[in-house]
Amino acid sequence: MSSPAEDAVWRALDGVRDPEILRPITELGMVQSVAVDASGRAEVSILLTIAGCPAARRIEADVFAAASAAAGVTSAEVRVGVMTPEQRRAFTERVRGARGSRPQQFGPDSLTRVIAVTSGKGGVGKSSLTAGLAVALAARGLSVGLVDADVFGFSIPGILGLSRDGRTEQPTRVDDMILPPVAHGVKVISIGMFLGDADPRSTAVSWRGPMLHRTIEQFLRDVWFGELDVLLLDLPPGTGDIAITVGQLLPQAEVLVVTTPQEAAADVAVRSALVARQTGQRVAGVVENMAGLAQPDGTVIDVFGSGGGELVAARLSEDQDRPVPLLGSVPLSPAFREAGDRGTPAVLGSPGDPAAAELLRIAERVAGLGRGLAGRSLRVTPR
Ligand SMILES: Nc1ncnc2c1ncn2[C@@H]1O[C@H](COP(=O)(O)OP(=O)(O)OP(=O)(O)O)[C@@H](O)[C@H]1O
Repeated sequence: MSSPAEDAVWRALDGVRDPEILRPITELGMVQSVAVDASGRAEVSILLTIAGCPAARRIEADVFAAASAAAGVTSAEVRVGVMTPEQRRAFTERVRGARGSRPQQFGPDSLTRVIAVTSGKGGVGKSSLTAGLAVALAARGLSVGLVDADVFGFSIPGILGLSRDGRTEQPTRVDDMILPPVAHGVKVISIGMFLGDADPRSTAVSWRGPMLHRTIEQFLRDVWFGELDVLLLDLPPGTGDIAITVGQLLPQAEVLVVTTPQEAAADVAVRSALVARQTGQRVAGVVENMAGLAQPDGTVIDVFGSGGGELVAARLSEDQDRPVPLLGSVPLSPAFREAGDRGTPAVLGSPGDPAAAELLRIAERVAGLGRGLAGRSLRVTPR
């Protein structure tokens, strides 16, 4: 029989979520025991999946805070242990659902919207916009995952604060399950997280097509994202192997094309979208980035010209039943860049910045663009 104080501690622990799985640790079988003695001294034993798991300190601190604040508790101590292989197996089953086998994540029947972000050229701000969009959608209450498939320029961990001083946060591995780190509410996986101790700033990754294909396939199969509303993919620029891989593995993906206002960049942006279309994906919209830079006197300098976004949207709408919309035009903004460099996207840290504000509007439009549900089974739970 547990005492009222012990019941209060268990209830408090229901509020502690595993920072990677985003579910209560009590539900995941991570609390081994709770004892509160007559003087109100609580002792909580928790079990981690592996020794030295990156989330350990956070879980320990959250458990300590929750137990200390429970009614009837005067002091608290947290003991940390590691799961046995059997406990770990039970844990992975609980996380994946008791289906025994690995679920097919993001298959054609999945309700997750898959949005692949592509661009013709490099350096147009594709990764910055993808990261900002992911964070903005998560801030709207959606469950969001982000796959950084830009093998040549994996910049997502840096933009989301998961990479500092040449060290990138590593995913936790629990047997054959890879748990992605969570940044600003977004579950993130990046090729940059699999370089071991190598400093991603000075590590060149040279990949051949089949290896790229296998890596993306593994990301989609072994990385546990849970039930997502939206999965975003940051593709490398151009019309390469990964775009084709994504077309094969995720034919239901929608594509967003990022381009600059420069008309000369339009051809290559259109080509990257046409490759996606050839592999069965739908081009959902165009986003223009690096548009006019506002000056202190109110005038605007069009550093990269103007009209590129409109042009790409118009070209991609030719011969289509549904026109491809220009979803927005994000201005050049030094504060936007600085926020990305610091690891906190401007949509969170400075939402009033003109570039961040436009990206928040774009996120709202993207959230409203959801694909139709006709012909798919709905995960509806009756109340
Ligand atoms: N609207 C903007 N205003 C100011 N700077 C921006 C803006 N958008 C992106 N940048 C900056 O431009 C640089 C390139 O952006 P980013 O890495 O996102 O481009 P990319 O298209 O993903 O490049 P690549 O595909 O080559 O990796 C970054 O330093 C980023 O902070």
